[in-house]
Amino acid sequence: MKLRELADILPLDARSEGLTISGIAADSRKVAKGDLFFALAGVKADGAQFARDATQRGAAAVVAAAGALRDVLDVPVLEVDDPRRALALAAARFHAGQPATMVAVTGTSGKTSVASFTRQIWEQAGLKAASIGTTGVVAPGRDEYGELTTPDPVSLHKLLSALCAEGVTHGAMEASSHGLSQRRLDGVRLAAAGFTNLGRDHMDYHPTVEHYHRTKMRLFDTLMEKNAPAIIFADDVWSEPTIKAARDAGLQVLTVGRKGDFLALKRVEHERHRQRAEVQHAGEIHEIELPLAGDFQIANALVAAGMAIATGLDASTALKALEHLKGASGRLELVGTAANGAQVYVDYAHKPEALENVLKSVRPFTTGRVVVVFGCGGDRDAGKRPIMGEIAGRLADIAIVTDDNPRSEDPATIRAAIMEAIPQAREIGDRREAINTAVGLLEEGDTLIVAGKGHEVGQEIAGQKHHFSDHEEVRRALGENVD
Ligand SMILES: CC(=O)N[C@H]1[C@@H](OP(=O)(O)OP(=O)(O)OC[C@H]2O[C@@H](n3ccc(=O)[nH]c3=O)[C@H](O)[C@@H]2O)O[C@H](CO)[C@@H](O)[C@@H]1O[C@H](C)C(=O)N[C@@H](C)C(=O)N[C@H](CCC(=O)O)C(=O)O
Ligand SMILES: Nc1ncnc2c1ncn2[C@@H]1O[C@H](COP(=O)(O)OP(=O)(O)OP(=O)(O)O)[C@@H](O)[C@H]1O
Ligand SMILES: N[C@H](CCC[C@H](N)C(=O)O)C(=O)O
Ligand SMILES: [Mg+2]
Repeated sequence: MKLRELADILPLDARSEGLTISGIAADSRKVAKGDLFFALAGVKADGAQFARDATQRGAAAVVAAAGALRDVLDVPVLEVDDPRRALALAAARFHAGQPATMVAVTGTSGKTSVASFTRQIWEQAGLKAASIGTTGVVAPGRDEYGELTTPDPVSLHKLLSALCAEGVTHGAMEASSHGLSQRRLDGVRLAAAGFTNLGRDHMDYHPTVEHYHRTKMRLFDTLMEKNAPAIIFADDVWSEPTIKAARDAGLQVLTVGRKGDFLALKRVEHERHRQRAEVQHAGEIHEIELPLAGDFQIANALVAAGMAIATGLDASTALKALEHLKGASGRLELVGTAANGAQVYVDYAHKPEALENVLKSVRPFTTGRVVVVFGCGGDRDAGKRPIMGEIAGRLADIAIVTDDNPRSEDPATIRAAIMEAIPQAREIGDRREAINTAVGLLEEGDTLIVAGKGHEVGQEIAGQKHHFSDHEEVRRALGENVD
């Protein structure tokens, strides 16, 4: 590609204008000959330090913030105000093509579920659809594990371009606050955006919850075209400020939920494994049988259906498709049943509101005790530890505090911070033993929630990842043959 084709993104001069670039890179270690290297200031390192390394590997030019580079380079240096945004826009241009209809969902909890549900709704309607998020990429012929909730812009646009070439016309992706803050999805053309809820998360990255919310609102005020639809869950404490932000951004606000107008939830009856709901759209009532447990899944299903309808799918088709939804892996997923009938779920709740929701969700159909096994991740927001302890103490009858990716931290210190708020809990650091013990305690009518890891297949201890799956451990504890 001629650098000239990026003239609206980069400040080119006579020398740089004529250059041809063979790729886009933000990691010097991945630079190939002829690449355009973007030097980004990061959390751990400053990409400017690697500009020389990049040119030695053959970078044709370097993009950096004004004054960021110390080294004098023998390739053109292009200075921009926002190198991350420039990277995202350039990656989108270089790796051209994306599914024609792309939507993105943000919120503290429910993004993975909503992205998956939206894809499933489209699939039900016979469309070629993809979802991109925490659990990876799912599309016709693809089910790939991913590292990040929102991939870095170069990987993202390579992927979108490939999906487009494979004939995928519809795509739903998760917009994490890191992704929005780091402009990872700035180059994606979005037809609609969704919001689920906001709670405490990533307080190691955002100074305040308000800052966290503002970061998420970039999705509405920077990434969407005016008048594009914003599908907002109406029943959350952060719904009002979110609706206001979307209105201020000139978007078409479509609310869903009990207080929603676009898809109004009129009635819900919860059963153990499914729920019946009445949803009103454009004056018409639709009866839905959602084959999933958990009140929160109704919220996720409505945001997903709202995004599908707002981007052109007929409402009856979208709402009917909800009857066939499969939950995303490890999201209040029934993994086994003990001989006495007690049920065991694996869930990804690793933040306060999610834990609160999941424990409340199972209470109505638990005639015995609610038992929870959980921990908190190391090298992540330490403030949530006692909060999650308090929630488990209030909402579960028995809690076992265990390890969940201690990473570089001392696991005992993490557990102690949780136990401070729930001294009555049992402390069993080894997660396998914790799950085993919990399963052994189960009596008729009990429900066990193994929270925090969901789909994950690793336990990171002292910086080393060991294979670990809550699904496998639950099955093993229930006496199934796992190996
Ligand atoms: C804290 C964080 O978000 N970091 C992400 C960020 O890294 P960074 O830009 O800060 O990188 P850095 O290590 O400080 O380096 C700065 C720059 O120097 C470059 N570099 C570095 C070394 C070198 O030798 N040469 C070189 O060029 C790096 O490529 C980078 O461009 O940008 C990278 C590329 O996009 C990400 O891979 C990286 O994710 C790290 C691995 C991560 O763990 N991120 C998590 C916290 C995250 O993003 N999570 C969210 C939300 C999860 C959820 O709740 O759902 C997600 O979207 O997954
Ligand atoms: N709408 C919701 N409201 C509250 N809690 C929810 C909601 N949806 C999901 N949860 C809880 O959050 C957990 C994670 O759900 P999901 O993976 O869909 O969210 P996410 O936003 O993608 O999370 P992450 O940012 O960790 O990837 C679930 O296992 C469940 O405990
Ligand atoms: N994307 C999140 C996932 C956390 C999952 C939980 N199991 C933990 O390790 O804290 C993070 O990396 O912070
Ligand atoms: Mg997710």
